[in-house]
Amino acid sequence: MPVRKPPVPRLVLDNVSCMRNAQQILRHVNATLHDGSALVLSGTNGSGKTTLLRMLAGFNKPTAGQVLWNGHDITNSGVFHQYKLQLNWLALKDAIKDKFTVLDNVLWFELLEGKEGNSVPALELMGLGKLVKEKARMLSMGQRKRLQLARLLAMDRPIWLLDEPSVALDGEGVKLLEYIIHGIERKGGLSFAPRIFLLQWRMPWF
Ligand SMILES: Nc1ncnc2c1ncn2[C@@H]1O[C@H](COP(=O)(O)OP(=O)(O)OP(=O)(O)O)[C@@H](O)[C@H]1O
Repeated sequence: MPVRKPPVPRLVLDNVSCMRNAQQILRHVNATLHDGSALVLSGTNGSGKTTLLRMLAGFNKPTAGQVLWNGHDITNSGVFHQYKLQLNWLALKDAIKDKFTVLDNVLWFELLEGKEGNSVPALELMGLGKLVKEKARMLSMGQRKRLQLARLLAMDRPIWLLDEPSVALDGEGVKLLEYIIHGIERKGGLSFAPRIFLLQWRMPWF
């Protein structure tokens, strides 16, 4: 009888350590993530949550251990070239173009991704449907965060790295984020394959 091999985990943190300025920030971190899973990073200020996310985004290299994507070390330049195209990165700095409309701030990224048709449903899902023609500079902090999330939904890349995604969101915004992470949001024609989420989360986890 043929034996079916278990699937290779999409992402593996293999004994990862990180030093910054001679200070040990991360020590022997291990995690295995398959499609459809979420890893929530919580901890005290300065404990290394952002450092870990930045490492997964390729901004810092581990000083020991490795991050494997489909079994390949992401610090290998050929691998990184492909890996970075898998990332939906949400940072505290929002990279929103104030002079563009709300819609164009999402549409441009969707088009660059070679996709179409997701921008308006993503903005509607995030409660910004009535603001699509407004300039982004008109948006409040929470609305800017919603715009960032709409952009990620429209780009629909498989690995989501979210640094403090709940900051500035109201209760309803947090609920939407929870639905997205749980993969149960199917409103407005948006649906996507199981994704991996790694996120820094301050509030008690849902
Ligand atoms: N660019 C840097 N150079 C040197 N040390 C840094 C740098 N960035 C962060 N650190 C240090 O790394 C440690 C971890 O920082 P990090 O930002 O990862 O923490 P965090 O868990 O995300 O904190 P917070 O909850 O406050 O956001 C801190 O001690 C910080 O001083």
